[in-house]
Amino acid sequence: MAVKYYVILNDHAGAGRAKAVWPAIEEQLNQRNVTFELGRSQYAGHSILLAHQFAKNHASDPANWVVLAVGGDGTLHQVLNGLNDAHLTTPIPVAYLPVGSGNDFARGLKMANSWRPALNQILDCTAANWLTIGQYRDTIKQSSSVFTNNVGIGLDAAIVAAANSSRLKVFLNRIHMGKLAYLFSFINVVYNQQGFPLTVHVNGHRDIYSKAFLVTVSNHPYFGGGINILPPASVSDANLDLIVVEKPNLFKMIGIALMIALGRHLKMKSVHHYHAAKIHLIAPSIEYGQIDGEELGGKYWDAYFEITQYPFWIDPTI
Ligand SMILES: Nc1ncnc2c1ncn2[C@@H]1O[C@H](COP(=O)(O)OP(=O)(O)OP(=O)(O)O)[C@@H](O)[C@H]1O
Repeated sequence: MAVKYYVILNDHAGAGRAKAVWPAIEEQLNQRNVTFELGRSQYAGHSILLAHQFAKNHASDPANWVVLAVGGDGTLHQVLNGLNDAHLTTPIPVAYLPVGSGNDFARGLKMANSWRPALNQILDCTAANWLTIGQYRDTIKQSSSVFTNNVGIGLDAAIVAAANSSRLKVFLNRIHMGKLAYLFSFINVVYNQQGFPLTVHVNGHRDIYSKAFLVTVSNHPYFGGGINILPPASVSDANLDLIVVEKPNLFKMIGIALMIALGRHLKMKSVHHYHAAKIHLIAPSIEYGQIDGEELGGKYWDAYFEITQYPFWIDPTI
């Protein structure tokens, strides 16, 4: 029996690109006689509720449905968390059509980056594919969520926060140059971000850093719209990867940026890489956080990162 789709559309993803391409996506779905219902995200965070309610309402027939997130990594993050928090005995598979700005999960999964071939990888999929995702547990706030891409503390999170609050971003998005907002925020934040104390517990081993700068736990190599920050990470691997970069001076920072471009930064002295199924991080100062590009705000950190699995309705081999 053909599956039916509940489409959760974020018109705002990709600075409005999702809204612009939706009529063509809808036409394609109709041409292929796909049965679907549409839920439009009406406000920031609404996709979590839409997915959660849908899962609760279809707890008795989960096998007939796929929930399709149409947007960027943030939309997928929200949809996945809404579904996962419903705790169905048989979870409803999730699919993702990358029409956001960064689309890092599509890159990490090696699925098509443009929506037409990506839609075929979803519609021609014949069975759910259980993928490793990350689980983030905040012991201070007593909260937990899952992530497809990464959780960042420090530099990357401060860049996300600065770019989102920048008035310049609104203007640059309007003229379809939203990525420049991240570049300007990057330059600004890199100057202002201080090193902070961090304790890493991995595999019974403890490392203490007095001046951590960039701290990212990742499920695949990419962040920030295609930066290959953790080349060895993989969605098909039952582990997470952690990078800790110690606060560099300007000269070293340029060196690290060059080495990232060459994919050789993990060998540098001030760059530390961990590969494990369970990671515990403690940062006793208020630091910005981001999860799949969504802001977590500034807070103290005592968090566990583990792996879990969720069914995805995408076949990247098509
Ligand atoms: N109706 C809405 N009004 C304003 N913001 C919304 C609305 N619906 C969703 N959002 C917000 O849009 C944000 C961005 O979505 P998303 O991350 O999918 O796109 P993106 O940032 O362009 O892509 P990427 O994360 O891949 O770079 C999310 O944080 C989401 O909460």
